[in-house]
Amino acid sequence: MIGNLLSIPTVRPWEAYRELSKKYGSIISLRALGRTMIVVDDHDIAVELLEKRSSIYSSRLQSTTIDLIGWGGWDIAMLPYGSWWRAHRRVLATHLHRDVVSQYNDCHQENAHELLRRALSTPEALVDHLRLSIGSTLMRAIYGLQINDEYLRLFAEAFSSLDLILNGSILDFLPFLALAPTWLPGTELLRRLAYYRPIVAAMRDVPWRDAKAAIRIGSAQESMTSLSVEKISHLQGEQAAQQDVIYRNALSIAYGAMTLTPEVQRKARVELDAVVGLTRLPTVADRENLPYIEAIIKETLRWHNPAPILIPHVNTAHDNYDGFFIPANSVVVVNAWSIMHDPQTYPDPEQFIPERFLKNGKIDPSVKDPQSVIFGYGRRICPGRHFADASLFIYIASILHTLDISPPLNETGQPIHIAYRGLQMHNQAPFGHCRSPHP
Ligand code: HEM
Repeated sequence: MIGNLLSIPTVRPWEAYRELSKKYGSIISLRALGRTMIVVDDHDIAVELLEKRSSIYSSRLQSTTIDLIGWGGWDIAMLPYGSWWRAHRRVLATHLHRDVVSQYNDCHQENAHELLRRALSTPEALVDHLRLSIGSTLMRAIYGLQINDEYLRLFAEAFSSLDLILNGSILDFLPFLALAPTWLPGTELLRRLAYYRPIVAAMRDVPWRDAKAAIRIGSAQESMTSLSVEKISHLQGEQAAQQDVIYRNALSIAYGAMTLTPEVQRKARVELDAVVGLTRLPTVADRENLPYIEAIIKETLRWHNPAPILIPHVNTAHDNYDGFFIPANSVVVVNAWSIMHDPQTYPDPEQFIPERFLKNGKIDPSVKDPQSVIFGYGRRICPGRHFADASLFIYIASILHTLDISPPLNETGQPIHIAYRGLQMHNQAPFGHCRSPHP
């Protein structure tokens, strides 16, 4: 009954899956408690299954934990494939389409500049400043609202609850336990899920409600919400109510979190000083003349990709691949971390080397672009990828153009050596000193 359960790793699973893949092949299956998990460690196989056969590989795992914690039934990333998911996806496709995301460039820029000011005054809180600036951009673009502590707390707490889902829960194997009263000894997990439920609901409802109130009194800035509310105003009764729910759900999930690890490079500064100069800050228009910055973005996403194991897909029909039978309802996970650290494609994969993406001073198209892997595949590919890409550019370029980031100093004023320990489950970017190299 327990099958391969003991081989299914819970700590840094991407490394353990890679060991299994090295031993057994680029596509392997594990079976536990009646469920099959397929682990894919190869970009071409991921494309073959999740893109070319996307009509059957586009669903998601349904789980008791997800339902108990309050993410089930409305969070687009977890909805099963079907018309309800499609309705949510359409909303995001409209607002996050490649051609429309450029309208948020000013917003990215303003918040990146604010970040520089904060980083100079309190460099030790760089990671908090990054969260605040990115949160501020998303809050403004999505809801037309100013970020505040309450929204930051709601989103941070709600998203931290995802750890309980990602780390797997015994409830998914023994769902009848969910019926146990929470005062019983040993039901700590149930209590934690119950704690998060109202927070997750508030994260979804409160900014949407506040944004609609601001629109009603005419004090709202244009945002994805104001455009959505305008559309809903042309609908009637049941249809209007349903669309209101879909827009509310989809937009709250669009407030995703992004991770970036600022790596300051002297060469980046040289390029930025040459192209942008010392009298202004970089803008999106400079991007095509900054191949080194482009390479840093690719290397950052490759080296420290935010989703080392992509969100699992579930196939809705039996399938065969290369002589292997893949039963319906298998959980298909792509080990993006392993693909991004394959020494054949990226020699010295643990090293941060932007130059690997460059040839004769230009981006080398023959090197696999991390963006074709880390945002996922097929019909469930990340709808926020163009938005994320634009903000990564402006943050990375602005930081590298203006700040020197160096290790913190010890009591005797010597730099503390920071060792890279590989990708962690709960990773925190190392930070130290920020100072402006330009007066
Ligand atoms: C560097 C930043 C980001 C990375 C690396 C990333 C990565 C991913 C990945 C791997 C998936 C799963 C794809 C699949 O199932 O094949 C995903 C889904 C998703 N992402 Fe992102 N994402 C990022 C930023 C964003 C942003 C900024 C937004 C919104 C503005 C967003 C919204 C979503 C949504 C809604 C889904 C679920 C799509 C669905 O299930 O249909 N993401 N993302």
